[in-house]
Amino acid sequence: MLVSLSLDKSISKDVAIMVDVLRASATINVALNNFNKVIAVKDKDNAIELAKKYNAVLAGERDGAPIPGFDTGNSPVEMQNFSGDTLVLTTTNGTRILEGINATALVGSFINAKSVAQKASEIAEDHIEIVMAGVRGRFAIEDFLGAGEIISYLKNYELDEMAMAAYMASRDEEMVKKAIMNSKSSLTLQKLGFLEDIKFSIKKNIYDIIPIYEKGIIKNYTN
Ligand SMILES: O=C(O)[C@H](CS(=O)(=O)O)OP(=O)(O)O
Ligand SMILES: [Mg+2]
Repeated sequence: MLVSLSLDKSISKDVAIMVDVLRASATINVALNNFNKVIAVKDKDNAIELAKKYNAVLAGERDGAPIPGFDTGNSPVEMQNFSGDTLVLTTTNGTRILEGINATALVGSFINAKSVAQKASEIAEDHIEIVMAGVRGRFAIEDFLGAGEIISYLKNYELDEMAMAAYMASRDEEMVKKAIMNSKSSLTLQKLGFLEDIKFSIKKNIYDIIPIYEKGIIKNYTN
């Protein structure tokens, strides 16, 4: 089994795990705890239309700030206050990356690293790709380190060099925390008042939810 690491664009036709540590992966995990499904949308106007059509809660952000007129932004902490049948979610990076995945697409982060890695191991034939969301196509260290945490549960497989690097970089907990707290994404979010989201998003294995994305809909994986 090959484990590879990509940025923004997915190449796998087998299993891909989208990693967007700050904050879409965490928000999606929390949402699937409170909603039956999440409709992930790249486009803001499309999100508004779908929320009306499905009488859904409408959540989204651009560059970290909640979209005016939406019910809520992309805060995993605030998402705990919402529940229902369907959530429509549009974010700057994570929901966009999912649309570009042609493999079986799972969503992972620190908060569900062990569960998502185990499920990927179960269902993949020969290739598990971890796709870092990054920020608008640029490398984001939090997604690299979150990928490394997931890879730590896949380390007995054949790791490509990027995957090996992420695994190695993610081993020192104090360094990981410091690097993420001082990352560009984190400093932006802290300025917007979302420090609690960052602390929440880097907690390890607090969820055993396995979000699976198929044709725009994210649900909790059931066998
Ligand atoms: O909402 C977030 O935390 C980020 C905002 S930014 O574009 O990285 O500044 O979006 P996400 O899609 O969760 O990476
Ligand atoms: Mg992000």
